[in-house]
Amino acid sequence: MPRRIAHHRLTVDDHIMIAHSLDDPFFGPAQRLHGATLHVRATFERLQLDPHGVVMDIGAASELLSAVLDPLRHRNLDEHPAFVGTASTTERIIAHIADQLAEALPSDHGLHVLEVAAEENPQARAAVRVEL
Ligand SMILES: Nc1nc2c(c(=O)[nH]1)N=C([C@H](O)[C@H](O)COP(=O)(O)OP(=O)(O)OP(=O)(O)O)CN2
Repeated sequence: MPRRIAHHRLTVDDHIMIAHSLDDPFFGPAQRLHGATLHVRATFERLQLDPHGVVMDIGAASELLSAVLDPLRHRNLDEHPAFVGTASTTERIIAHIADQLAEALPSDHGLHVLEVAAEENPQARAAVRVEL
């Protein structure tokens, strides 16, 4: 029988309210300062469940995501060091969140992929997948 490869995933959600302006004519009216609520979803993935039979403890995953989002909450991202001089698009915001999450994981995490997605409105979402 062929060996099946399983991808076990755990997803936790949170949201942030931010302000930003996208300083590029490409973005039309969004060049002006405006607010956004981003629904952020972090998915952790591994090929084999850990000895507890989980991808990751749900509470630990939620706390990790919340801690990474805290410095972004109610901030004007035009003034945030990670985005000064760049348009803080949803794609760049989730790449930043993914980087911060990857940095914050314990060294023995055993995960192989991390995905961060954000929904800015019900019709539009972006995602980034990072191999760990
Ligand atoms: N790929 C992306 N496109 C856009 C982003 C983004 O982060 N990634 N962000 C914006 C604005 O910040 C805002 O969310 C929407 O602005 P809006 O002017 O309403 O843009 P739309 O594309 O929805 O509508 P238009 O018809 O182009 O005005 C914009 N795009």
